Amino acid sequence: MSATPSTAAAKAELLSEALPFIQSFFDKTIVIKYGGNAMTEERLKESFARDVVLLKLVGMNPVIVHGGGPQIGDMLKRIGKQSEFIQGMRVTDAETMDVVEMVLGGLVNKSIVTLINRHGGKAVGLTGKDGWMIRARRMRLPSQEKAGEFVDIGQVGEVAAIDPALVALLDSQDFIPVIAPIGVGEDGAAYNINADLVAGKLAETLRAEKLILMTNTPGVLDKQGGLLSELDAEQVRALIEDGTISGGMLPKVNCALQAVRNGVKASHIIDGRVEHALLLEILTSEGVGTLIKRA
Ligand SMILES: Nc1ncnc2c1ncn2[C@@H]1O[C@H](COP(=O)(O)OP(=O)(O)O)[C@@H](O)[C@H]1O
Ligand SMILES: CC(=O)N[C@@H](CCC(=O)OP(=O)(O)O)C(=O)O
Repeated sequence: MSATPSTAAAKAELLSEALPFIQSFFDKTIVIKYGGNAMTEERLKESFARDVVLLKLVGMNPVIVHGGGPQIGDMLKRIGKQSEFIQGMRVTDAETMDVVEMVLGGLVNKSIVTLINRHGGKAVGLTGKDGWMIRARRMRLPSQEKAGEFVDIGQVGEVAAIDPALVALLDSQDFIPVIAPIGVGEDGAAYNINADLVAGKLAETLRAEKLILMTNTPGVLDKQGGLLSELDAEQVRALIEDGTISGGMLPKVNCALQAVRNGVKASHIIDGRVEHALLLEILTSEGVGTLIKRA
């Protein structure tokens, strides 16, 4: 069915509104963290893939870091294994690490690659092991019960260093990098790294224009469930202290803050359950979700 003249004009107007955003983000890197909780519905996955392909075609360099926490949880359940989270991090023994590597580096990574490619993009799936891209060291998680002590959470890593060469090479050849958050230790061992941490560090290393964390809430919410559309470091600290920000939101706000402190222009936590959330954030003045500011 063809559009009536008035709806066609409205569509043209909308497309034209995107021009200044396309101009200002042309040739800029945008690191997008696609959370496991945001990749549940088929319709939303399709809209995500279309958005990424469109951003690439209009001259931006989207770099995808994906999660897959719920998908790892499902697989662990299928093999009858319990999983525990401490301060938003999955306790990872050797068997869990194998499952993490299979699910993130295999199933989840390849399904995102296929989705983007089906919409006309050229996605390449990687883990941090490829080309020694993400060097990891064992995370030392400070105990919240006993000051000065650390909790052992197994093969969980934090980012020691990222080599941007592989991503730069792919960008330059019009490929879209899709990265699973698995790091490699000096001895070649795999480390399970929270995807938010990888996305934040990657955005810093690539001097990205934007870090966008897509999740399953409208953004950071206050105690009453209202959306907080802008937060600075001081406000984030207070919300963590009074328990408003907890669990999976902790690594998100922390890495978003660190990214803007270390040169990324803006960090956003947005709702991946909204269709075309990426286009709304990047190509319109409608800013969705929570903007994390440096000060
Ligand atoms: N203040 C808060 N605002 C919004 N979500 C919060 C807050 N504190 C904790 N959360 C939790 O953080 C979750 C998002 O983190 P997570 O489940 O790890 O998502 P993802 O898979 O996208 O990384 C939300 O679904 C919510 O349960
Ligand atoms: C150490 C740690 O917790 N790693 C995460 C890695 C996946 C992830 O971060 O997935 P989401 O972004 O979907 O939460 C995990 O095992 O679930």
